Amino acid sequence: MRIQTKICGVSTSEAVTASIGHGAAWLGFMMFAKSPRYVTADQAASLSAPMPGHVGKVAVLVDPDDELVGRAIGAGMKILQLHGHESPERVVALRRSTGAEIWKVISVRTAADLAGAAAYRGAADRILYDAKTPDGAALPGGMGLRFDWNLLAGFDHPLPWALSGGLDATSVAEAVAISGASAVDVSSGVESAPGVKDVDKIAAFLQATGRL
Ligand SMILES: O=C(O)c1ccccc1N[C@@H]1O[C@H](COP(=O)(O)O)[C@@H](O)[C@H]1O
Repeated sequence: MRIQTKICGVSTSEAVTASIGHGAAWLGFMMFAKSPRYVTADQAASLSAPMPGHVGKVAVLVDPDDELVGRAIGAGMKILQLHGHESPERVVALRRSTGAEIWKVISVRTAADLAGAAAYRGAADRILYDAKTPDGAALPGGMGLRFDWNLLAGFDHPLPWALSGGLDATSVAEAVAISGASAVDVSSGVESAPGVKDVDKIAAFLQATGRL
């Protein structure tokens, strides 16, 4: 079974086209203004408009207010990736009010962090495990940081899940083998500089997941 892959933080039509052409299952549009990958709702709408229906449109949001969620939905996003401190109650409310699929990010540094996932059973549609960024970091993700993939091996996952955090074309096979992931997400590992997607790296990453 092909590993499903999300290419996150796309902000050019070249990156969108390369990701789709090489088999991405989802594309992520960064709607967090502090991110170097930030796109406005209008940009997300125009970049995602030509996407075929089988490729999921994901808005990446960090503790969004209702107005921003409304702009993401208005831009055609079908999945909301919540990368902040959104509570299970907030996730339930957003799922109900938008009808969107919800991915809740669990930031992981130690085994104890995984326990937080269970609270989202029945609330979110998917858990995305990402590396916890350092205290005081400018971003809660997208910094190319890894966590110990062994923590996920044998874990009793409460929901379908995906792995992210510091993946790239050379590490993803080992990450999948150790963690057991069937879906992965990458952002900085397919860039030449923060926020600058590299179409050759996108191709290499998707070829690597395509071989698994
Ligand atoms: O990419 C960002 O700038 C970002 C900002 C705020 C929240 C999440 C962000 N990115 C997400 O982080 C993970 C891992 O990224 P990386 O591969 O380690 O660079 C991924 O899910 C991105 O969507």
